[in-house]
Amino acid sequence: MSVEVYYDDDADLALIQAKKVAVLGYGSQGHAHALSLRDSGVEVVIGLPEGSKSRAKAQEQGLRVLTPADAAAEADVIMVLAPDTVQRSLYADAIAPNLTAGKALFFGHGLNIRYGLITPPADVDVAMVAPKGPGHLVRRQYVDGKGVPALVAVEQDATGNALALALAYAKAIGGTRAGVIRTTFKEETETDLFGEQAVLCGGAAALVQTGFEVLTEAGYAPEIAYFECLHELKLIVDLMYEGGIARMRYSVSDTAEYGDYTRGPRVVDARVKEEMRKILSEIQSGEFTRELIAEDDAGRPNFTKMRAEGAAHPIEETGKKLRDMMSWVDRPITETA
Ligand SMILES: NC(=O)C1=CN([C@@H]2O[C@H](COP(=O)(O)OP(=O)(O)OC[C@H]3O[C@@H](n4cnc5c(N)ncnc54)[C@H](OP(=O)(O)O)[C@@H]3O)[C@@H](O)[C@H]2O)C=CC1
Ligand SMILES: CC[C@](O)(C(C)=O)C(=O)O
Ligand SMILES: [Mg+2]
Ligand SMILES: [Mg+2]
Repeated sequence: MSVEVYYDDDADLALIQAKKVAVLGYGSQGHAHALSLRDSGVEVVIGLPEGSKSRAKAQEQGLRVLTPADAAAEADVIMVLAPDTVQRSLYADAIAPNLTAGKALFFGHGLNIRYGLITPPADVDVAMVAPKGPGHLVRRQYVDGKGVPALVAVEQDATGNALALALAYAKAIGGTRAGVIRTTFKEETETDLFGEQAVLCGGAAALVQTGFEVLTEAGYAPEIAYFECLHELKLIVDLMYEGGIARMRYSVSDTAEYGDYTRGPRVVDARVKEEMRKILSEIQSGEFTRELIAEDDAGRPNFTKMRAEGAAHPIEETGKKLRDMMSWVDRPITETA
């Protein structure tokens, strides 16, 4: 099955420039969308609770900040970029009372719609513009004249203009420079959760930490284990990113390539693939989302513990020391104005 990919010429920026956009949340995605929308000539207002620590950042960058309810009331397009676990209450308290007919409700990820945590009224557009990359890089690439690919989806098309508006929004944040694919809230949500759990975040972090542990437990220097299992991974993935797995295999030695074919499938074996299928089925059934919401409702006891354990892993201390000697590597994450 082939998909249609939209580029700059397929999107009309004027459609989003004619609207006032409220960006609710000013974190990784929120700051990137808001600043790039503004730089693309769109009127933007930020919605943040009174006590939010993000308020000062948004104001320093010259953005107007209101409460989420006031921002939603003013806006034609309301983009929800608060944490997924917060969106239900944000919707009930601040958005729903201000979501009048003909407005557009946008998301950067489909979780709350896909699992029925939010049910908007039928007379508004409901769409998604989901960049396929971390927000800080979405902004960095936009500023550099590049773009991060994005997905768009339309859940409700009350005005008949929802797709065109979503594409215009995607253009304003640089998405159509790289390519935008139309999907559904279901497909975006399930593939995004699977990707971050099994491959991009969960899978990659576990692979790196386990490789580091095997080498250091066998008595090798942690610094060498760090370079081998984490630092060099970026350089190897850069080659995959630029030219596919084939280009990486072209650039590495024949010895590495032979080891890749013969040993790689022993690490990621049939058991791992079966576990990946199980992870996917927990996503599809809603089990993962129920667990996530229950954990958040309970005050995140396990999340907090796991975050602290991850930060205390020996690879972090070794890495910090080594990165301090490479000024070009330790590039701080900033909200690029
Ligand atoms: N991180 C990423 O790169 C990606 C994220 N997404 C999606 O984007 C959305 C936002 O995620 P992300 O950018 O990571 O979130 P972050 O955790 O980075 O930022 C959340 C922001 O929302 C604010 N916030 C918290 N509560 C409220 C509230 N009640 N009303 C308004 N704002 C609030 C926070 O303010 P405070 O400073 O007070 O905490 C913060 O500014 C999610 O749906 C996520 O799945 C999609 C693609 C990639
Ligand atoms: C890979 C994690 C992600 O899905 C993303 C940056 O795209 C997220 O939810 O942050
Ligand atoms: Mg993602
Ligand atoms: Mg995600």
